[in-house]
Order: sequence, then C-alpha cells, then structure tokens
Amino acid sequence: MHAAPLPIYPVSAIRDLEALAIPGAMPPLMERAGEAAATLALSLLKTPAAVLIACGPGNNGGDGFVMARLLRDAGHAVHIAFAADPERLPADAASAHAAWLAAGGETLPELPPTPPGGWALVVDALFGIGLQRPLEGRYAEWIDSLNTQPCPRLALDIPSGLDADTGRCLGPCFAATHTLSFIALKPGLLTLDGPDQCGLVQVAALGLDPQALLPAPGHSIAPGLFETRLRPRRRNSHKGSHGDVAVIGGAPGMVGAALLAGRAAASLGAGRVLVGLLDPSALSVDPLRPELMFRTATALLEGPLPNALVVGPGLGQSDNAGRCVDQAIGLPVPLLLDADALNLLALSAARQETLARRQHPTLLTPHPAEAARLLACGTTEVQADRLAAARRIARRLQAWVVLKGCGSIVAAPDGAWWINSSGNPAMATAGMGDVLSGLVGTLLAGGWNAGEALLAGVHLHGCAGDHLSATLNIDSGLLADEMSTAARHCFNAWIRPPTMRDTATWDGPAHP
Ligand SMILES: NC(=O)C1=CN([C@@H]2O[C@H](COP(=O)(O)OP(=O)(O)OC[C@H]3O[C@@H](n4cnc5c(N)ncnc54)[C@H](OP(=O)(O)O)[C@@H]3O)[C@@H](O)[C@H]2O)[C@@H](O)CC1
Ligand SMILES: [K+]
Repeated sequence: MHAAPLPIYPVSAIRDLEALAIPGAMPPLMERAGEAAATLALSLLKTPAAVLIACGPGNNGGDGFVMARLLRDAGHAVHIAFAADPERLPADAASAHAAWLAAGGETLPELPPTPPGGWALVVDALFGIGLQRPLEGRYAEWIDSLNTQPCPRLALDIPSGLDADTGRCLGPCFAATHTLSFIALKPGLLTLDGPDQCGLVQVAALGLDPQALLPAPGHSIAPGLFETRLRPRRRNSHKGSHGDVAVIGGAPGMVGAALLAGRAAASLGAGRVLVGLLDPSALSVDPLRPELMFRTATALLEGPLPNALVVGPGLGQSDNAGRCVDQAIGLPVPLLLDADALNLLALSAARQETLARRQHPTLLTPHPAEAARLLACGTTEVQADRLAAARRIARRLQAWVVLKGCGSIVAAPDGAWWINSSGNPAMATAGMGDVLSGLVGTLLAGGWNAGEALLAGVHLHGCAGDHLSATLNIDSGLLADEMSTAARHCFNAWIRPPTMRDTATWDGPAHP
C-alpha cells in the first residue's frame, strides 16, 4: 500500500464543512479541537510545567480556552493572555471562556513575563481561518514576543498571521514548531511561507470524515495517486518497450541544461534518450553519460517521432528556438515545455492559442517568474495566490501545469489541483528544473498519462532531493546532476519495497 493523498480544503470549503458538521455535533467541535490540542501538548510536556496560551477574539481563541482547561486539569500551570472583549466572543468561544473561568482559571490582558526556567510550551490560539488582515498593534507585539520563546511553539489550526488559502504571511506571523490543524489541511499550510511558519503539521479530523460530507477541492500528492503504475517491469521487455524521450534545448552557453534533462531521463529508465542541441559546436557525446544520443535540434524534430518530447532546457530565445517550439507544438506526441520554451510561449498569443488547441497532452513546468510571464502579470501577483495562478494557466492553455517553488502546485486543465510537500531548500540550485523535465519526460515516454506523469515526477523529484539531503546530511548545495541517481533509487523503492527486494533471491532454474 502506498501513502494516500490527503484532502485539502480552502477556507470557503471549511466554512461549508462547518455548516454541515457543527449543528448538533456532540461533543461540540470546539471541545474536540481543544481536546486534540491538549493531547498533543501533553505529548510535548513531560513534568507539570508552565504553559502560555494566547487567545484571540474568535473561535480560535475558544479552542485555546478548552485546551487551557484540560491542561490545567492535568496539573500544568496554564497562563492565558486574552485582550478581547469577552462579551463579543462568538457563542462557542464564550462558553469555553466561561468554563475556563468557572474552573478557577483567569485571563491576563497582556503577555505575562517569562517565568524563571522559561515556558515549557507557548500556544497560539489568536487567529485561525478567520484572519482578515495583517496583525498590528498589540497582537503584532505578542507574535514577535512569542516567536522568541525557545520552547515548542504550537499553533492551533494555523499560525496567526498566515493566510490559510495562500500561505502568505500577511504581516507579523507566528513561527510555530508544531501546527495542529482541525478537520483537514488548508492550502496555506503547504505552500509559499506556510511550511516555514507551521513547523510539523498534524491534522485532527475531530471525529469527522470531511470527504464524506463534502468532496475535497484539492489533495496533497502521494504515491497512492499513481500506484497502479508502480509495478515491476515485465521480464519480457526491451528498450523499445520503455519509450524514447527527446530533449530539445542546449543553445550556446546552456548545453548543460539539456544534458541534465537527458541524464535524468536516462537514469529513470527511458528506453532511449535523444538530445537535440541548438548549439552547432556542442559536444556530440556526453563522456559521463555515453548512453545519450546527440542530434541537432532540427534533425530530431524532423526525424522519427519520440514517445515524449521535452522542449526548453537551455533553449534560449533565438529565432531558431522559436521555430523549434512551434514545430514541437505541432507534433502528435506528449509535449513538456520548460524554461525558455515557456518564455517563448508567453511572447506569442498565436502560439498560446495553437498550444491550447493541441490534441495531445501538454505539460508546462513554470517557476513563478515564468508563470508571471505566461499570465502577463508580476511575480508578486503569482506568489500572492499560487493556487489560483497555476489553475489559471492550466485552464487557459488547456495544459497540465506545475507551478514550482515551496509547495509546488499541480493543476489540471479541468481545474483539479494538488500540492506537493516533498523537497527542500537545498534543491534551490541551478538545473533542478531541467532534471524535473527529464524525469517527467521518461514517465510520459513510458506510457503514463499526463496527470500521472506530472504528479509522480514532481513528487519523485522532491523525494530524491529529500533523500540526498538526508543521506549527505546537507541543507544547501545539492547539485542538480546528483539528483538523477537519487530519483532512480526513490522510484525503484516505490516499485519494489525493500522487503520484496531482500526475499526475491533466486538461484536459477531447478535442475531435475
Ligand atoms: N471550522 C470549524 O468547524 C471549527 C473551527 N474551529 C476554530 O475556529 C476558528 C475559526 O474561528 P473564527 O471564524 O471565529 O475566526 P478566528 O480565526 O478565530 O478569528 C476571527 C476573529 O478575529 C478578528 N480578526 C480577524 N483578523 C484580525 C486581525 N488582523 N486583527 C484583529 N482581529 C482580527 C475578527 O474580527 P473582525 O475581522 O470581525 O474585526 C474575528 O473577531 C478555526 O480556525 C478553528 O481554530 C474549531 O473550534 C473547530 C471547529
Ligand atoms: K492560531
């Protein structure tokens, strides 16, 4: 069994779930949320300890009051900072506040001084999915102060200051070491600033099965999405069974990009990899990867059709490059456009219209600046709502799109979307995108459909980066060319779990 994708609900959908689940829920959902938070807190606290909970003016604050009461019952010294008007709390939060006071608890209008020995845990129950604008004044000061505490910092539902839909810090933002999100994941936990602000993310479903109440608008990426493809190869196969990948790129000065894509494609098991270079004086062999076959870009585009075509790594924006992109768009094969192929696409409305009408799968792999060019807007606008940007490109160009970056977004032409959580900042080095293109190209050439190939390629790319960072014990400086063998390792681990590999020894045919 492979890990299943998890459902993701934007705030509007969480509000719909709320409307379906809250009426009549017994115990009330806020009680369940506070209890889940207290359980997590107890796992972080060893002996009776000093805990600080900052409660806000809405239901997020209510979760904090419930949690406080339960931790106090468990023998911890719980201090609550609460600066809002208790008369204006929403009903459930008002009940939780009253129960806290009835249990002998009190609230302080300011953050109390740090006790001798420090806090054992600070909890952010200030704002959840109801955050409307940047935090300022007292709340901004509280966040700054809480963020300096050298102890576990737990955010309830979502760190205060983080936009739950976009993952953007609207201003000062709680820096959690742990986030316990209620009912389901929200997009903002997983993309842009979310992963930095959230620390370790856990979900407390509060006894609900959200997908039974409301189909999830989006999902995380996990091998369960493409597990039907994760099967050992048939023994009766040969290189022709696994597809030809053609990579077009490598203009003068940028040949390395095409090599990286080609090497990645070869390492993932493409039957054959052909590299069509635009640089007329470039290598005719890659001495470190002699398996690659070199052609000119023109010869490759006019030769026998490959099973998948990758255009863009090191392509440049010359007239010749533009002709290659136009020619590739017209070929009846799965086509992945990356890097300068995307920039050339952005430059021509006619090219975009032709692309959108293609009858064969198209995949686009922009980083935020390339996405901005495709959308004729600024990078800031793309990053302000990565999910919306990826979906707009996918719909407009009728293509499968991955918007790369922290928490890459995959969007389908029909509006479906996923968020990837594998990968790490050591991968922020030149050439990583070329490797991704090569990996996805191989899956396409192997007969995977566009969605499966892109979801798997994106997730695999991140897993390979995580595997390398862990085994090399590095946080920076991952080299793109190191990724190919790591991707091969991770992909084969998906196909053949280690247990199978260990027992699958065979001594040859039995002799009578
Ligand atoms: N969904 C569920 O089923 C469940 C939800 N649960 C919990 O409820 C949470 C959502 O609660 P919520 O809707 O009351 O919103 P919440 O985040 O507490 O804040 C709203 C308040 O903040 C205020 N405000 C906003 N921005 C502000 C700013 N910048 N600076 C200052 N004030 C600002 C805003 O005031 P206003 O904008 O009206 O001025 C309003 O008073 C959710 O995240 C989860 O923790 C759980 O109990 C389990 C079940
Ligand atoms: K919070």
